[in-house]
Amino acid sequence: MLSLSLPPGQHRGLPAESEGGGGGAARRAAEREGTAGSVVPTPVKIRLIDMLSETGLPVIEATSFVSPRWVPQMADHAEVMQGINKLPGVSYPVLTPNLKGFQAAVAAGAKEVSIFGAASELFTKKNINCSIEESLERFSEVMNAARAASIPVRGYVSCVLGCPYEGNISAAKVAEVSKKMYSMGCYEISLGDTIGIGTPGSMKEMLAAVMKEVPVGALAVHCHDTYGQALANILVALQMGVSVVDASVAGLGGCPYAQGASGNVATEDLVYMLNGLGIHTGVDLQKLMDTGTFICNALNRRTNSKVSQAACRL
Ligand SMILES: CC(C)(COP(=O)([O-])OP(=O)([O-])OC[C@H]1O[C@@H](n2cnc3c(N)ncnc32)[C@H](O)[C@@H]1OP(=O)([O-])[O-])[C@@H](O)C(=O)NCCC(=O)NCCSC(=O)C[C@@](C)(O)CC(=O)[O-]
Repeated sequence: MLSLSLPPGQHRGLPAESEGGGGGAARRAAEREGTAGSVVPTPVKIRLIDMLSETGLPVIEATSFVSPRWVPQMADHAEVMQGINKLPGVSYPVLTPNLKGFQAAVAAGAKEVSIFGAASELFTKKNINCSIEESLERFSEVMNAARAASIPVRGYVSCVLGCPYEGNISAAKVAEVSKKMYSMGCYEISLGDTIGIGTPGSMKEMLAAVMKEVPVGALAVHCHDTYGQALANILVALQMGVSVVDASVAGLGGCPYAQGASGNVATEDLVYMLNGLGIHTGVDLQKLMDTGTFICNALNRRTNSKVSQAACRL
């Protein structure tokens, strides 16, 4: 499966802006001040997800049932879930950090959820306000409730190639946390290079360790592109047998608890690379680029997709 990833509209599994978009000065100012895309109006989120649904992506991470005090940008989660046009054959999972989030997600119509842990103690504390052990206890409550409701659960492990607070993270620690989350019933573990600091070398070492504990068929990778290594890291993962890749249209995203981290690899760039490798994704690259143009214009920002930038110049 190809999955792509979006915070509101992040597409998971595998997964533009137009250089010609208006408002350049305002956009540059917003980007300089770090405010680009910080508050996305609900109708824009819904339109974005609906456009992504038409591209052929199999999975679109729609929103996040986290505390609105911690992440006000996601306070409209129920409206987003209820407003989107859910196409048959497309999954719309949502993030749920705890039982409260899970219950709210189910009430809003979610049919799949994701729990999100990390291989770093400090990141876990900053991100979800608990230790790794406490996070696993909270997740097991979600797993029990999900099992009773027949809802599949995906597990994220963040900071697999480095942490903004702790620096290096050992491959053994990533393998340990991944194994625990897989053993508690997650059907898939998405390994997140949250700050995009990994290289093909560190990706290979980390994956080799994790694959001793979790079958490769249950692994996904989630590569941010901060250091420009995302596609190279993904290629290594593919060569090692991983077949689910998270990505984000126009390379949007980041993490509120990992300052300076850029967005995920751009879905357009990933699809372009997979097309070049002869890997069938079923994703319409032109529709994807059009979606990137839409969201970048709506957010008044520049695309991070090299493919879309190149297409605009041709
Ligand atoms: C986990 C919490 C909620 C703990 O936050 P907390 O403050 O420790 O929670 P608490 O259990 O002590 O409860 C405090 C208050 O929050 C409420 N509350 C408690 N839970 C919820 C909930 N689910 N939804 C709404 N409200 C909630 C709860 O009801 C209570 O309300 P009060 O009684 O004071 O009125 C908080 O830290 C949080 O929301 N964190 C989310 C941060 C976040 O969204 N981070 C980005 C996610 S993406 C990611 O992590 C990385 C990833 C997946 O993209 C992969 C990668 O790149 O690595």
